[in-house]
Amino acid sequence: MATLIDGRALAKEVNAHTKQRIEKLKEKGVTPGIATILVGDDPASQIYTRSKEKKAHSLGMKSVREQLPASTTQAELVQAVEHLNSDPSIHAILVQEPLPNHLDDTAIVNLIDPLKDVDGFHPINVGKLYNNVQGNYPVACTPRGIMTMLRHYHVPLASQDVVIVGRSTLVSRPLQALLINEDATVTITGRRTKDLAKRTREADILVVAAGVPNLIKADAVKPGATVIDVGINRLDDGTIVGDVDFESVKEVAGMITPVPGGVGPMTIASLMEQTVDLAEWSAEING
Ligand SMILES: Nc1nc(=O)c2c([nH]1)NC[C@@H]1CN(c3ccc(C(=O)N[C@@H](CCC(=O)O)C(=O)O)cc3)C=[N+]21
Repeated sequence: MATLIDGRALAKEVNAHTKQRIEKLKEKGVTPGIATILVGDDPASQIYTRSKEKKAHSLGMKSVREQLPASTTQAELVQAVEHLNSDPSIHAILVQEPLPNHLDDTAIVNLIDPLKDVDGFHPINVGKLYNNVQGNYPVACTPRGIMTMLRHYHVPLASQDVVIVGRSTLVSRPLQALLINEDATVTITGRRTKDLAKRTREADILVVAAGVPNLIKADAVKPGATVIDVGINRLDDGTIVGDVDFESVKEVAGMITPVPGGVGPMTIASLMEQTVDLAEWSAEING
């Protein structure tokens, strides 16, 4: 039976530390501020945005939501981002994905001040991560949360074979960069990979971010491997499952993250951490 990687418990620890950092910043007269732009009324996005706001407030930071109608034009969204870019009380800007189809997502991400880019999606920050540039810059929060979990549970990275299932820009690619930078050997696979199970069985660390419920069964996992499940799939009966068949895989894996209670809470904790990072870095820049 695998060791459970408890994302909920670790997120609590991370958040407690973030709260202390916020208190210190407030003593210096800086209250970290995060703004979320939410376009339209997708129910999942509403729930997720609300839980982030609640967390931000409970840690003592400022959190504002810019709720825009689904009919918002590109020009109106541009204006909302520019307004937040120039607001000194806001250190972190997050445009909730996905945007309605009529809006140009890339143009909006490019417009966010890279110093306020709490998602780490701006091409300047993506490029720095890709090139392993040293120094302070934000990285995508889900990969950051996964790295925190791996470190906390003392999972070795250097010389380890990592297989990531899925090739998304939001999760898989930045995670690949973070792991390469730690000297892991990282293979990105996807639904068109020839004999996927052959690849995943070679993984010391298997990360699944494919968006397919229960895609990975026990026979696709090397005994003793660390399995990180990024999937969040809501089934017709309302239950939430990951991309990994938890019940069978937990019998062969060495460590495994549950869904819910794994990567999800660590994503939010990382978002809070990174908001405080951005506030600290801007305080350094501004003296
Ligand atoms: N600009 C942007 N940045 C994001 O980081 C971003 C985004 N857009 N759009 C949507 C996805 C999704 N995402 C989640 C984060 C935490 C949970 C989470 O905490 N889930 C809990 C509860 C799951 C539930 O009960 O619904 C869990 O896994 O235990 C879920 C989903 C961030 N995203």
